[in-house]
Amino acid sequence: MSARHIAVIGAGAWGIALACAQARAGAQVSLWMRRPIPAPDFDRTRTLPRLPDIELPPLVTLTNSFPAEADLTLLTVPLQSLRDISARLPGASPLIACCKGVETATGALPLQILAETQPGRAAAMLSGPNFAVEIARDLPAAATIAAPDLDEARAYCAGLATPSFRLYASDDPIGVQTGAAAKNVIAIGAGIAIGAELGENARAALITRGGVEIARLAEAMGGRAATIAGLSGMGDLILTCTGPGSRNFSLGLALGRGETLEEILSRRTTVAEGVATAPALLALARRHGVAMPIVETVTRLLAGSVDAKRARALLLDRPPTTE
Ligand SMILES: NC(=O)C1=CN([C@@H]2O[C@H](COP(=O)(O)OP(=O)(O)OC[C@H]3O[C@@H](n4cnc5c(N)ncnc54)[C@H](O)[C@@H]3O)[C@@H](O)[C@H]2O)C=CC1
Ligand SMILES: O=C(CO)COP(=O)(O)O
Repeated sequence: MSARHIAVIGAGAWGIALACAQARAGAQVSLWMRRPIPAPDFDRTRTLPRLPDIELPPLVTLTNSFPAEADLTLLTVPLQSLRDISARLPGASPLIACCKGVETATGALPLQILAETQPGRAAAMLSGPNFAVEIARDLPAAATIAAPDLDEARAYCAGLATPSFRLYASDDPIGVQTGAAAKNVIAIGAGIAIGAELGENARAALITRGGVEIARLAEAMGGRAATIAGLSGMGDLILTCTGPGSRNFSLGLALGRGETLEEILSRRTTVAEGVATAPALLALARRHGVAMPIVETVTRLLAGSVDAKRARALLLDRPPTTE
């Protein structure tokens, strides 16, 4: 499959980055933004506020109307607005969810939201260790595209891979979506540990045991533990828990240093998906009878019902178990 017209829905950091990557690879890109198009500034600079140092290639066109004709449509809006946006999308092109999280109102993962809002329309999930700014700068990276059918996933990979962006096909959408959503919650925990000066050993333990929790949930929901060892699980956990550029990690870092969530959120304009996802993920885990002690502790920290000192005790005082 050779997709030549790509619609990208959402002109945040991730939408800009994917639009740049596709346009550089020769695709005609329609980048939808909900805010008014910032002409004439944009015509002069070809830059957008979310990635102000990135010049968009000539093949990227901005639009305030949802593109009806495209070979593929990439959804790069925050997860909590995916339902609203998806329900309004025209056309029949396959939808590729690129947002990471669990819907707070329903506990739904991205592809469930797409199935409910666009019944019968083909859909897949793209996720991996991908900081937007690096993809926008054409640095090398890899990610996974998961669809219910492996050949379908392979076709999307062929349509979206670029010389710098290597894509792996998977037929485990549950595993890929679970890893994508949960890594942000664990990253907040890792940030808290570093902010509270609990040390690098604590961070490594959180990454590893966080991966175990995520794998348990993925399996309980019909996914595969092996997927959580891959790019959209452990790969993204490592990136997000160690990269200072992560918004989820840096939010945790500020919490661990003693700031309140309200203070941190009041000076941010970008989305840290783990904040909304944490309680929804915990509810999902409980519904499936899966213990996620790290996710539970992060959720309590975000709710302000425990502090970092108590959180440390909650995790360390648990009964001994096997690995
Ligand atoms: N930034 C990154 O490095 C990566 C982000 N992602 C995922 O992509 C998704 C979007 O993240 P970013 O682009 O980084 O966020 P961002 O905070 O840079 O931008 C979000 C965009 O969505 C728009 N938006 C906000 N609320 C909306 C609503 N109710 N309806 C329609 N549009 C709305 C904003 O105007 C903005 O253009 C998230 O799920 C994130 O986890 C995935 C991989 C990398
Ligand atoms: O998903 C991401 C990297 O893969 C981006 O992480 P943050 O949302 O924490 O910045």
